[in-house]
Amino acid sequence: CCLCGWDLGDLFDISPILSGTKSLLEDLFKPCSLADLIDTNIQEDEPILSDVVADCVRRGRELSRAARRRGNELVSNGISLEDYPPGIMHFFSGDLPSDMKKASETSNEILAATKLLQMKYSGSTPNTFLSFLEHQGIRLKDSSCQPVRISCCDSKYRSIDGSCNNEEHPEWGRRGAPFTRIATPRYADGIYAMPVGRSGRQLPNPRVLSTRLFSDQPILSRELNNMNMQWGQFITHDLQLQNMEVTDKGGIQCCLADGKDMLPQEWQNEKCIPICVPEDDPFYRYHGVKCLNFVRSVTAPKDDYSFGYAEQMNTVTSYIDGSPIYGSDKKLASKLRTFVGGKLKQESRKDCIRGFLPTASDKSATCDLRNSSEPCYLAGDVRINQTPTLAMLHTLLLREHNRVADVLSDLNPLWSDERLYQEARRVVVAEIQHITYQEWLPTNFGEQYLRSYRISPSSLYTHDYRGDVNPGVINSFGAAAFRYLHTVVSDNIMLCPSSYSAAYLYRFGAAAFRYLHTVVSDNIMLCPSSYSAAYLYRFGAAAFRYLHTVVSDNIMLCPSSYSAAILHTVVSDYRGDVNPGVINSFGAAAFRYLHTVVSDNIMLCPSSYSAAYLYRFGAAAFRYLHTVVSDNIMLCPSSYSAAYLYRFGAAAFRYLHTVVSDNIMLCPSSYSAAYLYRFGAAAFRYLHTVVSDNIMLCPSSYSAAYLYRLSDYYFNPSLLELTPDSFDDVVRGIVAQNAGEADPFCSGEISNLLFKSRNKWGMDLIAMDIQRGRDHGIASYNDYREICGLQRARTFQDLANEMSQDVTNIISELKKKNPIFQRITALQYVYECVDDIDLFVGGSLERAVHGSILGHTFQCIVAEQFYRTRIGDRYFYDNGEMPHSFTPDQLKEIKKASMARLICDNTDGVHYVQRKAFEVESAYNPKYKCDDYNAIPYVDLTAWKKPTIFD
Ligand code: HEM
Ligand SMILES: [Ca+2]
Repeated sequence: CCLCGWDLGDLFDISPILSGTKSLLEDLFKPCSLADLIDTNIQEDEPILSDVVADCVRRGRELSRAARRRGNELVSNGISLEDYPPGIMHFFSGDLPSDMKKASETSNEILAATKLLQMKYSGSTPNTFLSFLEHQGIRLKDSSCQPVRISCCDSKYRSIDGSCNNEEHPEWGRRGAPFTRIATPRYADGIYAMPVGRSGRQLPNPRVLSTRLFSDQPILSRELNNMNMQWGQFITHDLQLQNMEVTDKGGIQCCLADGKDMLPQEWQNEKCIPICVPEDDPFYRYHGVKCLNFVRSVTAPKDDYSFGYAEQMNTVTSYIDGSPIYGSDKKLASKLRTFVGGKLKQESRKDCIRGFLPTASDKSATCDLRNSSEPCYLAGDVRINQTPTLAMLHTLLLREHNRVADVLSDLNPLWSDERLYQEARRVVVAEIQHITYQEWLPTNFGEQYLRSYRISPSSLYTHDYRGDVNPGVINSFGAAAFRYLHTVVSDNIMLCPSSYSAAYLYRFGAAAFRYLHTVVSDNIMLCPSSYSAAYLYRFGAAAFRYLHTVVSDNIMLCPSSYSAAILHTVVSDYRGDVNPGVINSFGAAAFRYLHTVVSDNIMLCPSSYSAAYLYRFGAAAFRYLHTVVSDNIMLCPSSYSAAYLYRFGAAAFRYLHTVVSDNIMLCPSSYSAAYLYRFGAAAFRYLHTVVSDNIMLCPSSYSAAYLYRLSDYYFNPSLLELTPDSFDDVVRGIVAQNAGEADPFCSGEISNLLFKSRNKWGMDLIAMDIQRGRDHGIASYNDYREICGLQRARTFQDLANEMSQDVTNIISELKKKNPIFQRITALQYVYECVDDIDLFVGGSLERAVHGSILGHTFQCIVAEQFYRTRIGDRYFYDNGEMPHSFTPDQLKEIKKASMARLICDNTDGVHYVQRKAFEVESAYNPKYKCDDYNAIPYVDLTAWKKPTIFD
């Protein structure tokens, strides 16, 4: 690893603040040793005496308090995150309120005491010790720490902090609850130590796993858009938040400030688990970075304060209850309210009709702004400002709350502020649950699978609430399975002005065939490799006309000594001296080329053409692309003025240069002659760039879409307020933009540049996901295979069913070139033993099951979670026959809610949206006008009108 034997003397040179405190250092910064505290060992058959337990508790507390003091001192002495922006921003996810801080301290004390007891109880394996503990039921009994007791009063409305949802177990699902588990953790010592491999050696380096197995080659999803990604992240934030340990003085620093190395062990906080970066790292080596800051998650005591392994704390409510909008604790919830008309605080902006989120009280503590006039928002969740699109979705839901509160207040003018707030909240939470279960889950995981998990949408009421199901978030869901969707995050945020028509950004791969769509409004020139004639096709309005046009409009003839193309307009220039007889080679050779087109694809272009569909697009698609690749690509929007290519990486400009200097077909707007330059040696170089990046095609009706790099906007939501139209532009952009495919490729924006701020490098979210899984002691991929009904793999080859080396899909070409696709081989290369494979890694490499974006194992965990989230929520929106249930009329209305309607009702200038707003626009999913209430139904709230105030 990268820790290279520092001695304290070296560090004094680096950190002048510390050099003055040398004498203090040697003592203070020496981590407390557990072994020092052990005086006697207990034999296995000896009963554990209560005074032994009491002694462990006392010493455990001392140990844990000493560690805390030491952590504070380290920060006070200059080992802080001040010069380390990516690390600081990771801590923007929040300081803990005092009650949760207290619980976390208690948890640390119990863990230390458990560890001490384990050490006294010599000779046991971690597993036997755990079952022994369970048997003995040892718990912390202390006057200062009473096990959680919550008193509840029955209410029609869910509590803010999630308590009292379950009548038998009012603490279930509340903020601050421990995560739940479906597999025994794999802590190395059974309690809290970071896991190791079967052999006892370290597990593979998370950064190496990230670069080897999750490379930066985002491939676009064919159907799913970025709103789909964004809703997923929002639901994540509703379900869970795991905070990192902090000191009383601020975040914890584990690396030298510039990331050039790790801090030596004696200067590291006990909670440090930094990620080492190897010398030959494909990205960080250019920045001399060898260490990424990373800190363990806060743990929670079990509800009865029993001894045992570490369980992490969920610091928000586990229910889907709109907690990111309303807050998970009463203090924040109040801060967000106006206490007038049931509304939440919002701010108005010049030239905007609808409101924006309120401003954060301390902008610099939660945002990374270029100047203090940029916006930084406050909401019910601390992660609100993480990306502009997350803040956009928060804003839509804030507006929805206030819109609903206004309508309810008009219907029931006598209702109090409290009643309006609670009723509007109840409606909005129901809409969120409905959109999640009715729209989002089926879109992503397939209706059939949801049915088998009994979480598919029902026609009206459901009656399957189960008080014995703990709705708490399953640790492996949040620390592994659901994080797989980090791979769908795009490089760019796309803003589409209202005049926007369609700009197509193509990556060669899944979306490549859509290239043909734009061709319909322009031209395509096909040059077979035995190039003797080039065909320039003008597309008409429909498939067959397409072929007719070929005959009746233009044929471009390019002699082999091609220097300029001659365009014959067949129809207009009648010439009596030209023999119209069919040229033999035309019929016998050239024109037959079109047979390939006919037999592979049929392209249907509706008269109101916005997107064309190629049927039977399988292997043929790629073949088609081969012709493109091996010949020419002709880009010729007729009124081409400017294309904006952002986030192209270095290649972007190269691309533009190449277009300008190497190969371009110039088509004047009164298109009469096309000049096509054949590519020389440069052609292939040019095409390489295309293959690995994007092509943006601008049809003639094109009005520019603007792409902004995600890494320029972490914790900076200013993109929503650049102009009065920006918010709507972001909404139009997010539904128009294809998301990344859920696959083991991910954007460098998150795997190299996460939270980069003004630096040249950032963090690696994928490496963090892997390290977080280990921090939480998530059981191995192999354990989860068994839990999810697959056979435990004994050898790497046993993985072949789920991770076939040869998935036949559009990326097959890439696969040949790219060893990443040799998934099992790659796993075998990095992991010593098949049992060592991390859940996040193994699950991510599985082939998606039919109808879902997830492989078998992740699908099993995710479906289990959404089952529990619904079945274990007494207030779930369509639960029938409960005192708080909606009336049938109300529920019928709630069930009309949709993502599309949410957009229509809460934006100033978005007047069209596709009905399935988690999927890109297409002929199957065309845009409708927002006031077309048949197409995009409206939730009519008159069913909430009450005859009297007492009702
Ligand atoms: C631009 C988009 C996103 C960014 C920048 C982002 C970033 C992050 C970060 C920094 C963490 C904390 C990592 C750690 O300390 O362990 C995290 C956690 C997580 N992310 Fe994302 N994420 C994004 C999108 C998503 C999406 C689309 C999903 C799923 C649909 C998702 C699911 C999760 C989950 C389940 C966690 C664990 C949450 C917790 O318990 O705190 N994320 N993400
Ligand atoms: Ca929640």
